[in-house]
Order: sequence, then structure tokens, then C-alpha cells
Amino acid sequence: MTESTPLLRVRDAEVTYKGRGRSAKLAVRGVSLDVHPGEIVGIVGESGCGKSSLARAMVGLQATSGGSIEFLGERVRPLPIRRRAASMIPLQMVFQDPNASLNPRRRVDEQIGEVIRGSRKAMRQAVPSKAEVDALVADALDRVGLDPALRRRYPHALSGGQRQRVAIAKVLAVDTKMIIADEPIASLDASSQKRVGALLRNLVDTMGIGMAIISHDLAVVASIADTMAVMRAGEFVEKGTAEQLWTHARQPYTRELLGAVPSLVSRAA
Ligand SMILES: Nc1ncnc2c1ncn2[C@@H]1O[C@H](COP(=O)(O)OP(=O)(O)OP(=O)(O)O)[C@@H](O)[C@H]1O
Repeated sequence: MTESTPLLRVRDAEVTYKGRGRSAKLAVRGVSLDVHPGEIVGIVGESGCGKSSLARAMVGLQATSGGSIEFLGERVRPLPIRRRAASMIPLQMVFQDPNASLNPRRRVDEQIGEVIRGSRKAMRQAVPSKAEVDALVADALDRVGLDPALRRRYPHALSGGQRQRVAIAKVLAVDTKMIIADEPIASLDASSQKRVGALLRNLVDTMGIGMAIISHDLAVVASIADTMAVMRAGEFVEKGTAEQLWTHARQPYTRELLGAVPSLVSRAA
């Protein structure tokens, strides 16, 4: 069996926060994982276990203090925006709060258009015509299932679920190959959670992108991920397919996380 080359390769990654004086906090302690095209890897654990620190390191927003993180064979590390290599543009992040990535003063289509023009510039490609940008914006909105009638709205005139769809459309508009999503559905109501979760699964299946989803909610991740890693105090304590972890968790900690979910969501068929 030949296995595809991973998009993202994390080996023994560590994140350390320097405190006052000599104290330092080792928030991520030597974790390893691969994310392949067409795959969703879920990273789950309770609050403070180091999930966001790992997510930020995987996308180059946080320095690592050990190990290595590579995207398409190139080292991922924090760099000022203007020095960020064009080769890192296909590695994008979706945040828990869609407002973090939306400009409140720009209409939906304007901000997606700006992202398209900005990425073309960064990649030293020809400036796209207005007609081309319009078509790409329409395509991005279509992919995330947003009603085209909403394209002239400002973010404040959208629901939470619609705002998260726009945030996802922005990352899809730049030829994205890999998305790191940090609690992408935690801020949404229950019905939007299901719909946006299904959307993420569908994007991975139809576009062949890779995705790492970080969440405190094992049930939500298990319903859409292929493989999962359970994180505790900065380490992965259990790894397996979503099915294995859902049905045969070996570690008591994983079973505790499962036990914290009163109404079990069945895995998507
Ligand atoms: N900038 C920082 N400086 C110092 N310590 C930090 C910093 N960011 C996070 N930490 C600490 O690192 C540990 C891991 O935090 P992190 O936010 O990665 O966990 P998390 O699992 O994402 O939690 P949550 O779901 O609550 O965001 C925690 O003990 C946290 O207090």
C-alpha cells in the first residue's frame, strides 16, 4: 500500500512559554502527527491541555521550542507578515470566533476579494480582473453554501453560522491545501454546529484539502474526523481512528472525555 505524502508533518513538537524569572511553562510536550490530503485529524482535550498552543504552532503563529513542524516539506515558523513565504499561503487557520478573521467595515464580497488580490500579489501573480475576482468570490461563497444574496452584507448583519461560513470562504479563496481549525464550531448554536461540521467534512472530501480540527468536544470531532489524538497536559495520551476512540477508548482520560458528553452523537454515516 502506498501512502500519500503528508501535507503537514509534526515531529516531537514542543511549545514553551517563558515566565518571569526562571519559570517556564512547557505547554506542548513532544507531540507528533501527520495530516494527509483528504483527511481530518481531530485533536481533543480539556481546557488548558495545550490544544491552541499546538494549533498556533502548526500554522506558524507560535514558535516551537523543540521538534519540527513542516508544511509541504518546508519548516513552519513565525515570521512577520511581509516575510511570510508565499509557499505558506496554502496553510490557513480558522478561529473559534469568526469575528477574529472578518473585517466589520467591509462587505462580505469586498473582504473575500481583498484576500484573493492580496494572495495573488504575495505569490507575484498577475493582478486578477474584477470579473475574475467576482467569479472567484461567487465560487468561494458557493463552496460554503452561503446564499449569494448575502454577499453585499456586512458581518454584523449575518448570523454566527453565516459569519463562520464567510471566514471559511476567505481561507478557501486562496488556493488553500490545509486548514487548521481551532474550535471552529464551539461558538455556534447546536443546529449551526451540525451544519458547519458537515460543511467542513464535505470540503475535505470534495477539495482534497487536509484539516486539523482542535476541540474540547470529543463527540463533535469524532463525528467528522478520520483520526484523532487525545491531548492531556501537553502530550498525546491516545491516538487512533475516530471510530476506535469512539467505541474502544483505551485510556481512562479518553473515556472521561466521552463520559462528559451526555447525549452521544452517532458517527456520521
Ligand atoms: N501566552 C502564554 N503565556 C504563558 N502561558 C500560556 C500562554 N498561552 C497559553 N499558556 C498556558 O499554556 C497552557 C496551554 O494553553 P492552551 O491555550 O494552549 O490550551 P487549550 O487546550 O487550547 O485551552 P483552551 O481550550 O482553554 O484555550 C495553559 O496552561 C495556559 O495557561
